[in-house]
Amino acid sequence: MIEAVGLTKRYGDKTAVYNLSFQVRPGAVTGFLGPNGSGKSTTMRMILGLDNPTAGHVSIGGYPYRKLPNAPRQVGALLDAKAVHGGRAARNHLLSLAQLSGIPARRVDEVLGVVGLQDVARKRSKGFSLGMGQRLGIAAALLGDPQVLLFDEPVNGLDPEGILWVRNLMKSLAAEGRTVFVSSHLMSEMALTADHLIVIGRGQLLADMSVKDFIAANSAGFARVRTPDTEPQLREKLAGALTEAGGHVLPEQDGALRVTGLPLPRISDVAHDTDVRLWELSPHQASLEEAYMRMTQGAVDYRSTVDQKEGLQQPLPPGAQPPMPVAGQGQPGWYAPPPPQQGGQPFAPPQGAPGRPPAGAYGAPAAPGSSPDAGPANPYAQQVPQTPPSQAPGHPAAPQAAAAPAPQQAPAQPPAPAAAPSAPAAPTKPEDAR
Ligand SMILES: Nc1ncnc2c1ncn2[C@@H]1O[C@H](COP(=O)(O)OP(=O)(O)OP(=O)(O)O)[C@@H](O)[C@H]1O
Repeated sequence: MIEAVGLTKRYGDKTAVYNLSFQVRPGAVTGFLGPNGSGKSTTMRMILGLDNPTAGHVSIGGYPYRKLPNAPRQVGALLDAKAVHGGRAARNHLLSLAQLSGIPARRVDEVLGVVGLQDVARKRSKGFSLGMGQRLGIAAALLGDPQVLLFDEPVNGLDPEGILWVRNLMKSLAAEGRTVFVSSHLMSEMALTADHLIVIGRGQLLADMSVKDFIAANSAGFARVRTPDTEPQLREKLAGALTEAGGHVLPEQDGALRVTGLPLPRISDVAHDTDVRLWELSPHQASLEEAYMRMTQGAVDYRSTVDQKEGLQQPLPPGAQPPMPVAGQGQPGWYAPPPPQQGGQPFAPPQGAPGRPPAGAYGAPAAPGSSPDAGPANPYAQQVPQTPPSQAPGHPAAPQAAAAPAPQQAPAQPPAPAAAPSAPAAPTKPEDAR
């Protein structure tokens, strides 16, 4: 298990990671998500003892990495696939790593088979494609047959077949009881690969929960309702009736209605009572990508001037930063609602319209010094004027004060296996590699 407690890293004025606490448990693939520059690689480097925390600590199996006995046999990592000596053949690269760690040469050939590089094993890695380099980096991580594996963007540059292979590899490593911690920006892939998510934004913990809970907590299900295109008045009639029945109705671009706050049978009954025929009535659940976007919007540092999400977010004054999202509550200012069980207002209208809570009302970082014992002052705390979450109308107090240790929102994960696999066998069969 990997455990971080109050992990903080500063580079001069720049706070890359702030007061991060989480656990990565064995037997599951844990996805590590966050926008560009949010501190994922810095966190991974601290886990691997390549960077010293400014405050807090992180351990693997109870030891800091540098104190782990025979660390390369216990922990494998892919941080930067390009960090290889390009003049060396792939096999020689792995052989030199194996020799440094007392790993037998036959294991090199095993892992070359696992990653599907056996045919190019004697070729110099400087001629490798991006995807081949990734495979070589994964082979190096697997070399010591470790119980704990960290992968920073392992599918970067892989073709669809390679992405599928990595997905199956991660899952099989976790199924063997290993701890698998993997960062990625590919949400659709994470939705298929990860069991659990740790999400950070600007170095701070935003969420620590299962993929299912993350989507449920950061999105709301909705119904799509379509009336006959030929009779627009029916659509207006139904929209009015659904609103009257307590639903929240928004037009979709294709002319359908997006309805929240009413179960499907009720929508059907309302349509029947109003004498409106339906062409469509279907349930929808947001994707991990939508949930992630909603959760992390305020923590995005680098944004195109031509933002595709225009229209989904409240306009901000020129130069203003969006407020930081809050664990379990998502991003203030997005029109997508917090889940109803959190008192969210489904599809609240833009700010200024009646019923819209003020920006920041869903929560924002706590004021600096709110917990004098909890480590260094939060460098992000003053970015946004805010209403304390506990005073926000309709919203429960945020479970996480930014200056306090992060909450464990995680439901139970599969227990650690009773014993580590004894034989240093390849984690997957070579034929699985291709
Ligand atoms: N050695 C360093 N010196 C100064 N600043 C650094 C250093 N390493 C990282 N940073 C800064 O710390 C912040 C976090 O960087 P990090 O690489 O950890 O983010 P990331 O989440 O991995 O980003 P990406 O998704 O783009 O890979 C960034 O603002 C980065 O510029």
